Amino acid sequence: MLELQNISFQVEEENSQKEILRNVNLKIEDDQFIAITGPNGGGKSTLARVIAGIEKPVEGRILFDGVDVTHKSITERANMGISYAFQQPVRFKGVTVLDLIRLAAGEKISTAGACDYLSEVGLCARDYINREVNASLSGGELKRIEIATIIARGTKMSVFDEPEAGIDLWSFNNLIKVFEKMHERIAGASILIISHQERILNIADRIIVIADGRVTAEGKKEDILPGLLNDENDMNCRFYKEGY
Ligand SMILES: Nc1ncnc2c1ncn2[C@@H]1O[C@H](COP(=O)(O)OP(=O)(O)OP(=O)(O)O)[C@@H](O)[C@H]1O
Repeated sequence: MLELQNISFQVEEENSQKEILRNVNLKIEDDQFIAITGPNGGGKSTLARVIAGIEKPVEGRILFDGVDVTHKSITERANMGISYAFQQPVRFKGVTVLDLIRLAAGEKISTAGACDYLSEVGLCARDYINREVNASLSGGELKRIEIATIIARGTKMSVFDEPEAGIDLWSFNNLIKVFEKMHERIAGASILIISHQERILNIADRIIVIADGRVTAEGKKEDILPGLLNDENDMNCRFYKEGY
């Protein structure tokens, strides 16, 4: 289980502090598929970066399976079982797709084994396996390769920041299946996806709404999603800001 206790995060801005996350309290139980949504700039990516250890909170504690990981590095958290897929994936010049998947899998998997992970995300493996993870790959290709590496890692917690960004419609349909399969495959593991897409929210067990740096709604998908969808006036202003 991942527990965030009173997490606050702020940055320096022209002689003042900008508060980006305020007193966020969350419990992510094992074996849960969680979608995090909310208006642009609400703090979702920052929250994901705080969980992964890329940003350190100014206040609060993060517990992973009861262990305080607040001061642990990205690598330590990754080794403990937290995987993170960036909103804009990182390129690795000189590293091939095969190298990256093998690194992620943490074992000497065969080329065929690595290809299976690429096929899962809809990439024709033989076209990609020996390519460098550099600027020659499109944003959507890179995104899918990153998802393949997270599947290969198979960790206790996987955090995806807008995995659908840059993915074409055909692949998006498959992406939904990829996440469903991933959820079924790793018993006890949790998936946390930041998304604005109804179809992704719809496959979640629970939805968390983040707006203005706070958790403004949280609960079972059945309880939260209708409120989000029915807010036809102005979802960002009324639903999110009133704290529902
Ligand atoms: N290092 C930083 N310095 C200044 N402002 C920052 C920094 N990091 C984040 N912010 C600001 O904090 C707010 C939250 O950003 P964040 O990327 O977490 O939002 P988000 O909910 O993921 O948005 P989106 O849906 O557009 O991806 C934004 O206003 C952003 O500009």
